Amino acid sequence: MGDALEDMLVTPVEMAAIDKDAADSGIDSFSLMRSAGLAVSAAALRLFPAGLRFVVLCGPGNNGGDGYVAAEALAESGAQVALYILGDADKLRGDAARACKGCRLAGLPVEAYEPQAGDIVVDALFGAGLARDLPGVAQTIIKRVSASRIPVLAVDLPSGIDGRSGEVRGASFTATHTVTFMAAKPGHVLMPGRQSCGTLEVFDIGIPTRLVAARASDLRINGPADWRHYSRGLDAGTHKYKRGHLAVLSGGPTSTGAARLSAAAGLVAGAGLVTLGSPPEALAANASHLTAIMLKEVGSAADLAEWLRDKRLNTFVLGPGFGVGKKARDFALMLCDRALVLDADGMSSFQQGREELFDKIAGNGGQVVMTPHEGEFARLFPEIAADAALSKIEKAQAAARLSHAVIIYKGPDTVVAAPSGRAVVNVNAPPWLATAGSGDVLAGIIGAHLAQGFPAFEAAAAAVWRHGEAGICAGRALTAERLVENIPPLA
Ligand SMILES: NC(=O)C1=CN([C@@H]2O[C@H](COP(=O)(O)OP(=O)(O)OC[C@H]3O[C@@H](n4cnc5c(N)ncnc54)[C@H](OP(=O)(O)O)[C@@H]3O)[C@@H](O)[C@H]2O)[C@H](O)CC1
Ligand SMILES: [K+]
Repeated sequence: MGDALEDMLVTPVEMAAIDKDAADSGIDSFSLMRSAGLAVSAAALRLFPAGLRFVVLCGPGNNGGDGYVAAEALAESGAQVALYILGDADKLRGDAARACKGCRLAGLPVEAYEPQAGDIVVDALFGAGLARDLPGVAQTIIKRVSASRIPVLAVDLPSGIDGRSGEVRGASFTATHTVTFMAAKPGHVLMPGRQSCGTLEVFDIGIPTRLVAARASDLRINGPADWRHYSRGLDAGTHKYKRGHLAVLSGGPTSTGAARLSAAAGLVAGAGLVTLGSPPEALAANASHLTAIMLKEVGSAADLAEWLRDKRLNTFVLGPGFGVGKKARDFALMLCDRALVLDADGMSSFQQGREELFDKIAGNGGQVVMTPHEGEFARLFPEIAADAALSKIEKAQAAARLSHAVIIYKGPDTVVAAPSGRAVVNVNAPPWLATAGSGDVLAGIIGAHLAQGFPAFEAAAAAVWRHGEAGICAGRALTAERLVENIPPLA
């Protein structure tokens, strides 16, 4: 993975350490605050040329400090500016106190602000240092501004959004635009924080990239840079067996469609061969719908054991429409030493007895990807799901550590996490992607990547991204079939 700042996610704790490293390396911390505040004033002038008055709301910490710099720069440019302060300006410390002294405007208490038509609010109340629920007075102002529908430009984060988790701490501004510094934070990409940010601008205030990269953990925004090197290794002319043989296991005669969707997606996404393993009673239903996808009778565990003698069968998808129960558990345990996508009913079958599955995954060193949405996650990892102290990223990481599998924790802010702690947050999925059969398509794309030799983490991350692109290409009136047709090329 590269060190590109645009894909990096840095937690507020890491950002504070980076700030300290920058100061220790001799960089003047006030110059960083000046750059931050000037970037905010430039964004305000650029984005709101018709604004009649900029109303800068400044809080008690360095986020407020950025606000004072921005207010002074806006006044210097000739704009109408009003300043409102939360708390006692005499109690400001360090750079924020210096920024306040350098601002020509006299501030009023924030509770005195009455929104007027033509105002643009610059929100510098709280940023990365928000440590608890907002004080009541801040919540009152936020509600007043939101009700007035006045545009908000947020400094670093919309006040009230927790930069670590994206959660709302009591109330939060909904910004038109957010200017953050050096790198995005998890709160900018996790819900509901993401939808409160408006457009996100990441501004380089001059901290050397190496200092940011040195503190940043293995957490990124999902994108081709994370897995492109594997897709580049694929040669379109490669023999079909070298592009892998994907096997998808079908449910009974009344629930065969889901597995066929996975199989179709697997073929479009690049698996060399795809075979649907079907119980005997569903063979006719499956046969009447398949052409390029092969069909094989696999009804019992003995049938599966026989099939597994073919070592070219390197990848399986188990779960879509398969049915919850002992058969799914038996099959999954037999498949843990191959590359396996355990989806839907495949996961739900382990609500009881998950330890045996997790031990088997750990013992076999197989490449297993599990794909829970919120409900499935709560069933399989109830203690992790219930831990209110964890962000969605931290929950996915904990589940991956516990299960030894790569976890795709699905949702509008899908997180992919590996047992090592490496994680990406996906941001390209359109809202209409949440449609019937969408998860079956995703499972097939992951399977195709595993069959082509991607490691499990890259297979999962690339699939989630491609699935999002397919959703964008297919457009709003989405069906799972149209999603399959719109899976874009990988490389
Ligand atoms: N490299 C950079 O990214 C730079 C960012 N800058 C800006 O600095 C802020 C972070 O500044 P910080 O002072 O750490 O944090 P905040 O300003 O967000 O808030 C801290 C103050 O707020 C108090 N606090 C926190 N939560 C609450 C709450 N719920 N209610 C009341 N008060 C709260 C906190 O008080 P404590 O008692 O907890 O200490 C602080 O007084 C970042 O967001 C950027 O905007 C720099 O300008 C340059 C480098
Ligand atoms: K803010």
